[in-house]
Amino acid sequence: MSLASLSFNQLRLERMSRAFGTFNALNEIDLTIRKGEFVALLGPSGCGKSTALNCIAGLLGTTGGGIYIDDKRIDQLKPEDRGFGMVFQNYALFPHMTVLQNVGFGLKMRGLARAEIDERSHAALALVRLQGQADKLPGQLSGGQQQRVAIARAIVIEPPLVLMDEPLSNLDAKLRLEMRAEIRRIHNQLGATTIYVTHDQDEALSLADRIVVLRDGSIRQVGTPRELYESPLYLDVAEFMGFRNKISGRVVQAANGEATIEVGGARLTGRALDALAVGDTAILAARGDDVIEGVSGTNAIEAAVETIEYRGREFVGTANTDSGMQLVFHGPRNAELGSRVRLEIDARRALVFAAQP
Ligand SMILES: Nc1ncnc2c1ncn2[C@@H]1O[C@H](COP(=O)(O)OP(=O)(O)OP(=O)(O)O)[C@@H](O)[C@H]1O
Repeated sequence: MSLASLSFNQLRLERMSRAFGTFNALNEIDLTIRKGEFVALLGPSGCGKSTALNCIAGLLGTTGGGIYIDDKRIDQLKPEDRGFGMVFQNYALFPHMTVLQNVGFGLKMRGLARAEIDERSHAALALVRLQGQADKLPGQLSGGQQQRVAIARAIVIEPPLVLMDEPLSNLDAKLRLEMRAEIRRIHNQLGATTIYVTHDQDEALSLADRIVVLRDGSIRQVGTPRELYESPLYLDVAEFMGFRNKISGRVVQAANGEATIEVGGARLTGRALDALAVGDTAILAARGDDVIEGVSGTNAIEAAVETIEYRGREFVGTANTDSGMQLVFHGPRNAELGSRVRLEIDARRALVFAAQP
């Protein structure tokens, strides 16, 4: 039986696990995805994103836990019986079939009449804005157009769930941005439910309603893009979300959700994300654009400029503190290489974590 035409309220992963021999690629993943949501699975290479997606698709068996659509358990069903739409990094189009035939392939397999196949395939091509390309072969299309065909092919079956595995990684930077917007538009227009695997935090932030950060096969944090951008709960999630500066020091004050560390005579304050006490070793993390040169701030540390680049509106550079930490900073001027600068850190945006023992 195909689920393709069934509407549903939620997809539930209950302690979903996958081992390869003795290696646990996925450890008891618990996650509920509501109908209509756009969820990104985000994490560094090898964290288990594709394994999770393939288990949901049915291309890979689970070795523990269950997958449910509402109350129906689906992890024993074959991929075709789950009826999910899939889009991969390598478009996987049939080279000898026209665009229209590629898009209609899934419907043909389902035994639909020719007229309906053509009508639905044309409608899907219109949705991805490829009306004029129906009779071409994939080889006659650009990478971005081929990826649109792959998306049309995935959505033409009206799947309850669309699964995408790094669909934009083969495209150049400009096309990636364009297709990113297209993918969100198509998701909205269809009222689809989408699970999207990526290692690119910008892509996850701009596309998703919720981001699931994975690490070593486990869920590290789940939140809205804003929650993850502003308040990553762990240092490794923060690093992954762009907090490139890490300053290690000793806590000299901790109260009211803030902590101040001392490092080489400088005192730096940020939001405390762990329980910290005076005397603890802690790490203050900040994004490059929250470390500013050329202002007379108090929450500041001195460093020697190592590199500086012109970026149009501002300059971005790196500088080394006396204790040997390299910081990325932004500033309004072309600071001289080797010169000493004061870098002010935005205390409302910096985060302080306990140092791992
Ligand atoms: N068939 C397999 N046999 C053994 N180990 C595997 C197999 N498939 C994946 N793994 C391992 O499981 C872990 C997770 O792999 P997975 O492909 O899910 O990672 P990922 O987060 O998608 O990474 P990437 O972004 O590099 O694709 C990795 O350590 C990988 O080496």
